[in-house]
Amino acid sequence: MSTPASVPTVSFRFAVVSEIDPLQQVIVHTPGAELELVTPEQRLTLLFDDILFVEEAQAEHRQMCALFEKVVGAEGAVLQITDLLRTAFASEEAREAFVEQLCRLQPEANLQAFARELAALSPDELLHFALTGQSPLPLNAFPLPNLLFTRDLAAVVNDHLIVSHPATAARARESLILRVILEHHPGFAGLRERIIYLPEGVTFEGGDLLVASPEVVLLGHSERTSLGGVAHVARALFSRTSVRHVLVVDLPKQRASMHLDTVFTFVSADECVVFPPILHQEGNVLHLMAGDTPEQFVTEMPPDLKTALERLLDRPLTFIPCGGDNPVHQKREQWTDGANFFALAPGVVVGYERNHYTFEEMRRHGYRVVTAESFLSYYAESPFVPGTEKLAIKLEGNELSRGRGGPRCMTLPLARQPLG
Ligand SMILES: NC(=O)NCCC[C@H](N)C(=O)O
Repeated sequence: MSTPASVPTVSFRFAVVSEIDPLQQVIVHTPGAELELVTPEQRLTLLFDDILFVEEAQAEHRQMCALFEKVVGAEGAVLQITDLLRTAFASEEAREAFVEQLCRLQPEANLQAFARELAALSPDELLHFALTGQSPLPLNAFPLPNLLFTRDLAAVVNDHLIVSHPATAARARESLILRVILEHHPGFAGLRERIIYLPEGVTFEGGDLLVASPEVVLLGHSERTSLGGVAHVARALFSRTSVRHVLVVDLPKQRASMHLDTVFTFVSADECVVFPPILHQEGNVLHLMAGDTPEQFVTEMPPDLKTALERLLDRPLTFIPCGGDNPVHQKREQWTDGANFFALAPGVVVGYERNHYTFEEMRRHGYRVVTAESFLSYYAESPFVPGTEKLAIKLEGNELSRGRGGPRCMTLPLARQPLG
């Protein structure tokens, strides 16, 4: 008797109740042709300070993905956005929805005139257009070099996902790509009730949200996330998830600290890496709690973030200074994302090698500092089991860091496994 042909079904989960729980599934994007299209004239509009050596950037990114695969130790842990979009675009409905929403999103680009032709492109051609702005049609759209910073496309909090509303035109299409994936990739079919969309007019980018615990979330009010964005995200979290406390950090509205995760990240249950000039400030935190109606908040003004977090988490925290004690090193290494660590498990973190004063500080706090290459070769034949020692892994190379985003910015975790 023959068995019916079965179609492999991949399904995903939204499960992030803390920034540091062991990683299970993460969305990334290894940069490709879109990064080759950044020109000196366009780079600032495209939010790039420099022209990157693309092959090097790709090699650095692949090494980072290899690290994730090794640490998670399971197939399908690292999801590439292009693979997800390719699967979604297999459906004609998805391609039409993408084109239709794109025309509405950026009316100034005059894509309406080619809407029918765009929707009639082959799935691969439309995929290429979505990333690079290039197609066989006589129209011009800009590329998406920032797609590699998948963090900013959304935020997963507990079992919900909030889709970002980017602050800049350069990144608007990225959230649309994610939206099409969420709405049309069969793997997300069971999760659509748990996707939160924000209203028009507010801005919010995923790098401004950090999940401290199932009840406590941090939000940056930043160059990229507006006050309206903060209010709507907080309201949605209070009404739809177990979150009860939102700590809003008021950041200087400047490129160097464009998102909260450029100045603050969790590295273990009781340690955070911080940029002292901003995080040691007093009076820049607002504590929001739900009010009697969805329109109301109860607010409180804690002295500073450390005090507020320690009270809410009910444990002492160590704030490790990015760049060490020297203010010049702090500024230089914050600029190259020294404070933007990504936790693969509690006390197992990855950062850019170039931030060596920060790594020195990690060493002083009991971390064994290793390069990604030596980590991967050490565990080539055996699985890595987190929990035996604190590890700070150095990502080698200097190209990715010139995009102004670090390892946390380059990852959108969908699921983490809470420790038992
Ligand atoms: N979460 C982050 O801080 N992401 C970094 C984004 C860098 C990108 N070049 C941007 O300006 O949006």
